[in-house]
Amino acid sequence: MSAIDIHDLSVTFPDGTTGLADVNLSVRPEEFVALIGPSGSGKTTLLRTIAGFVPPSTGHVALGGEDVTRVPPEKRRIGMVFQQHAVWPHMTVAANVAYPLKMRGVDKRGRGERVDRALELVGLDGFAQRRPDSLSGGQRQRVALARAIIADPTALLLDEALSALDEPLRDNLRRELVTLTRREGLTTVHVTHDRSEALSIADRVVVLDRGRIQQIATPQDLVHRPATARVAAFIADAALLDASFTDAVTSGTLTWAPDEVEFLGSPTPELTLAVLPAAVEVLPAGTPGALPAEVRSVLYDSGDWSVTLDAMGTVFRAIVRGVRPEVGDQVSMRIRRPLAYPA
Ligand SMILES: Nc1ncnc2c1ncn2[C@@H]1O[C@H](COP(=O)(O)OP(=O)(O)OP(=O)(O)O)[C@@H](O)[C@H]1O
Repeated sequence: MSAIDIHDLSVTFPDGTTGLADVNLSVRPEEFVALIGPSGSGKTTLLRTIAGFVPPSTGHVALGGEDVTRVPPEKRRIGMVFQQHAVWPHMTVAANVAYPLKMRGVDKRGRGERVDRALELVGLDGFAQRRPDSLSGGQRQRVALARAIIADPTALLLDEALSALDEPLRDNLRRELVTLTRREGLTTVHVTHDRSEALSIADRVVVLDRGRIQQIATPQDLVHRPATARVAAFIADAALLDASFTDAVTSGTLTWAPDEVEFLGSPTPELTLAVLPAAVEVLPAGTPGALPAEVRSVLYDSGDWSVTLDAMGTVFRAIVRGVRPEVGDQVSMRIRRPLAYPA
């Protein structure tokens, strides 16, 4: 049985805007799923529909095997954390965290024990009597997290819950979140606009675009086998090229034998090639048989150089090891194993 089951879900807002279209998703118990996609792709709408704040136009939502499509949010047994402003300033930390239990009629003694444990889980033991305004932003998010998990939710829903925090605090909380959700066996859906966060944190990532699911995959599959050229561009900064396929695959002056191309989907005469940064080999200027290119930008990235190159009027991303390239450098580049999609 799935912890969350979403079946043929569509949301059309009263002004006619499509929020979601034909969404199907099953989240396994104890799974950590991240929702990503461009701005306006429907991430928050999907999360809010699971929570019950947005009524579906069509389709069903089930939590723990029970159809909750018509059940109001407060009866859905979900815990939710927002980006910020989610803790009540006039209550102590303990009162904030205990609130969901109070709503369920748990007595004071029972609440006290569970508040202590929830605060311990989020690393805030000793903070029970503090007021939120005496806490840092990171500590306030921990309070919100403790409150979201205290009543053993069927699903923990996180809406950009880490996005207001600065690094390195954000990285610490990200790690603690994974440890905590695993240890407590929580089913989690995490909305983020941060691709690397989604890929690093989740068991599976759901990519949304214009209200539709484009791909549901493990982070590894998503990076190495994106379902569409658009997903490759969004997730992995792939450059996209128009190409055609007869005996060989050709794009402008470039040619690859069929076995030098990774076909995702059936080979068609018209193709879109997605060139991942790892597929771009940067070589000295004038290398025979390679494409002339100019370095457009250089960023340091954990020991490597993340560069953009302009070749044939297309911008490619590449990873360069060793000596730092300079903006304006003339180089050559070769594309190894582009991903090919039906155009
Ligand atoms: N109440 C509403 N009325 C009309 N349209 C809405 C409403 N809420 C959201 N939308 C639209 O639905 C689409 C999906 O919005 P949503 O907020 O879910 O996107 P998102 O992926 O979370 O975006 P972002 O990353 O910018 O937060 C957008 O086109 C948005 O403008």
